[in-house]
Amino acid sequence: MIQVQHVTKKYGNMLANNDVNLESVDGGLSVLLGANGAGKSTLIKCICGLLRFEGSIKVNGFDNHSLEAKRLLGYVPEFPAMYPMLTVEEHLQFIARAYRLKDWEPYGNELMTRFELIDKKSKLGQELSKGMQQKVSICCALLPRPKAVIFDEPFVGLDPHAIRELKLLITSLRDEGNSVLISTHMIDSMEEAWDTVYIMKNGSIMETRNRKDIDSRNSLESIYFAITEGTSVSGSTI
Ligand SMILES: Nc1ncnc2c1ncn2[C@@H]1O[C@H](COP(=O)(O)OP(=O)(O)OP(=O)(O)O)[C@@H](O)[C@H]1O
Repeated sequence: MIQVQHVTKKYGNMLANNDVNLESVDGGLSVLLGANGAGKSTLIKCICGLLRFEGSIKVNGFDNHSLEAKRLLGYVPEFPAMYPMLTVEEHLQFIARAYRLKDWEPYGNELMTRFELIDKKSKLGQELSKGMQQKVSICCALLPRPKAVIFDEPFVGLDPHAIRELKLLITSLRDEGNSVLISTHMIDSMEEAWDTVYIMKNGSIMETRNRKDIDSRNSLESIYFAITEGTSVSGSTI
């Protein structure tokens, strides 16, 4: 469970997040949508403890800066950051040591197999394509089996096989009772799986919708455009 309460973040005088409230519940898939510059990545970086902010953020009840919260939270950043001189496998080993994971190899191998990295496990970070780096970043984030996972534009640069695997993984993470929060511009990628959508504009949450309250004829895309641009939708309830 991720609870964001009254979060405000300024870059100098620029208000990037303005009194944001959001809850990503256990067993739920929350999608964060918004135009470029709406404040999504800033909010995600605040949740992950990478930026200072005003307000409160809790992960399973723990302050987001605490060790407990860091243990529970997984983060796939928008831009993967590799260690140039570590191999794919060594990236996973590094995470396993940092989190003091035991018997992590079978799950590590399963993740590398799913993302077609197993035959590339000896490649160095500096030798990886953008998509391969993204896959390593996903494997590293999931290896500690986090209870709450945040994905910032996770599908960008992935090949069709990896997109399918990631969608399946995201759904199973949610179905296993974890909290999943995704920021994406690829609205259709979340069409089948989303539970709650938060629409951001100018640093604020403009609207929140729960799938269970919505006319099932409406796609996530139609809901987004109805709210942000006032276009019509098929059902009356958006
Ligand atoms: N390091 C920074 N310094 C100053 N301003 C920043 C910084 N990072 C982001 N901003 C500004 O904060 C606002 C929100 O940016 P943010 O990256 O959070 O948006 P976003 O919704 O993630 O956009 P996108 O969809 O393009 O990734 C923008 O106006 C951006 O220019």
